[in-house]
Amino acid sequence: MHICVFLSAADLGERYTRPAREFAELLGKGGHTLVWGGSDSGLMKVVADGVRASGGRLVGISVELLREHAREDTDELVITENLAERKALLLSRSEAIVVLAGGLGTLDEATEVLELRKHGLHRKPVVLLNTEGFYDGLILQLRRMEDEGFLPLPLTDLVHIAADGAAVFAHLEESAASDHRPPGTPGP
Ligand SMILES: CC(C)=CCNc1ncnc2c1ncn2[C@@H]1O[C@H](COP(=O)(O)O)[C@@H](O)[C@H]1O
Repeated sequence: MHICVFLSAADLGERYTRPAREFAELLGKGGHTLVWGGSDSGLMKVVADGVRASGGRLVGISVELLREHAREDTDELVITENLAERKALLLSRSEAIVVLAGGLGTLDEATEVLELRKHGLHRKPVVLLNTEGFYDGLILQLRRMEDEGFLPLPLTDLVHIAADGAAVFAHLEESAASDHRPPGTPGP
């Protein structure tokens, strides 16, 4: 599976790098392909290193203004003209999206894929990996939106929240299985 990962470009401590490494190892060992921003910095590098070391493939979708920071050992590197084109390509080249701990860039990417999903413009699973409760505040806000009528569909139809890497892959496998079931077949 091609899995798009949004995550921090910053250098972070062990509490964030350890779960990111665990996630990367599961991705690589599962024979998946990492589709990500293509840079060799912060958590983006931690995950790309981990995927590479455990046998996964790397597809980097970078952008002209960050060309000099692009990783050199990717299996495929695409350089887009601008950030909007990059976001569109990150989504179109992937079958699932996973959001790890990140800052404004990650939040921008995550809200865009959720907004597109809300409008039915894609049906790819979106998983929020809530490492160390990092997204507790965002989840609280999303639940308030749901409870007070701001969302046109249940929050669970929009995003799946996972506590660790194993829970991310369990959800992705379940989603892939239900996608292949003929219409009308009861779910697991
Ligand atoms: C100076 C330097 C090493 C720049 C590298 N910087 C970046 N390289 C590639 N993608 C990025 C970069 N900064 C933000 N992004 C995009 O935004 C997210 C990270 O932003 P943030 O750190 O969460 O806010 C990533 O998922 C990535 O797709």
